[in-house]
Amino acid sequence: MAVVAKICGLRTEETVRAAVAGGARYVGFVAYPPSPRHVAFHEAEALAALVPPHVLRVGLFVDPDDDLLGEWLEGGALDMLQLHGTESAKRVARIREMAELPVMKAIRVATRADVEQAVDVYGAVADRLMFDAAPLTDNPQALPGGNGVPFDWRILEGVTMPKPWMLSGGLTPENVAAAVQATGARIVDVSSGVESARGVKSAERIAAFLAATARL
Ligand SMILES: O=C(O)c1ccccc1NCC(=O)[C@H](O)[C@H](O)COP(=O)(O)O
Repeated sequence: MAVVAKICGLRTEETVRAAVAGGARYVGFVAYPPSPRHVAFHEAEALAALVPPHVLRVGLFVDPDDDLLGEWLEGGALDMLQLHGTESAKRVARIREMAELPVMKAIRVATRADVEQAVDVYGAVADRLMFDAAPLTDNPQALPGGNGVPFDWRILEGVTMPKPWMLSGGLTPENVAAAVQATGARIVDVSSGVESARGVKSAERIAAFLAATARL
């Protein structure tokens, strides 16, 4: 089975087009105002309109309230939600019901126990899981995700996943092959690793990441 990719944190037409042209199967728009990758929902709608139906448009939220979700869901520009905060299993289930869209719960992991606990807690309520690195506590600039930091991929070894899952955290065109080999991931997610500066996506890096993924 081929390895497919999600390019997250897109903010410009040029980089959305690069992701689609390079073969991305998912594109992500960040609905989290403190992020340098944040887009307003009307900007996301305009970018989402450039995306063909075989590419899923993912809205990334961090502990969203119902008003924010309602605003983003109204236009029908999203195909999937990514919850990247501290949402409880109950909240994930509630959002899924309200949105009537598949929900992917992002889980920040540092140890094998984090992975197992997350699978227990979210395996039944989320449609997909995403494993990302826990933010470094000594970095004042750290966001809840999108920090370009990998975790020890060996902690995923041999875990039985109840749902489709994505590998994320610090992936780059240079390390994605090693990450896939270590984890067996079939879906990989990248943000920082395809940027020329924090929050600034590079069409060239996007193309390089997708080319590296296509070779796997
Ligand atoms: O990208 C952000 O700014 C962001 C803010 C708050 C929560 C999550 C965020 N991003 C998550 C992602 O972009 C990815 O899904 C993933 O975690 C990969 O990030 P990276 O390590 O930068 O490749």
